[in-house]
Amino acid sequence: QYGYTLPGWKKYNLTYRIVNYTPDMARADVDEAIQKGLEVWSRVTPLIFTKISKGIADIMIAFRTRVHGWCPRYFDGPLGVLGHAFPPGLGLGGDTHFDEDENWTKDGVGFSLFLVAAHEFGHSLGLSHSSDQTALMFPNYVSLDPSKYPLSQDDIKGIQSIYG
Ligand SMILES: O=C1CC=C(NS(=O)(=O)c2ccc(-c3ccccc3)cc2)CC1=O
Ligand SMILES: [Ca+2]
Ligand SMILES: [Zn+2]
Repeated sequence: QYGYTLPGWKKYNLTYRIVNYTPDMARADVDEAIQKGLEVWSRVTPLIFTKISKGIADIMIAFRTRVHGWCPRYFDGPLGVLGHAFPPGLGLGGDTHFDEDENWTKDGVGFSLFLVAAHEFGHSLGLSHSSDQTALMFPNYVSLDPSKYPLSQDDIKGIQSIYG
């Protein structure tokens, strides 16, 4: 029996590690934005995220600029692309990088780290872009109020089709 393997993680308990911190925000605010960005997805799936502070995590999170390390994708300076994430898998799989040339913020001027993180983690979990204007996975940044930012039905349908 082949068993159709969806492009998702084969396990529900995933680890994540914040490798470095942006100077734009307090460390506690970065931790919170990342944790809330993951909660957006764990609320609607059986996924459990565990933060580790050393070693290799499933989802390695880092702030990088331009060409960085062995990452096959690069950043473009201020504005433009804000972040990128790799679909589930070993090594780079699941890893999420944020463009340090952006101004990251919790609730002020600049880009909401929580919002961009929630979007990128959608990719880390196997989602692609949505054409639904209200979806978190919509390709264009929308600076809606992050606290009331619900997942659209499209996002929920997508993530539950992988981890339902
Ligand atoms: O794979 C890609 C390629 C390009 C991207 N562009 S981005 O980094 O400027 C970006 C665009 C939209 C969002 C976003 C969309 C909806 C809600 C919140 C953020 C986040 C990042 C984001 C991305 O994940
Ligand atoms: Ca950029
Ligand atoms: Zn990268």
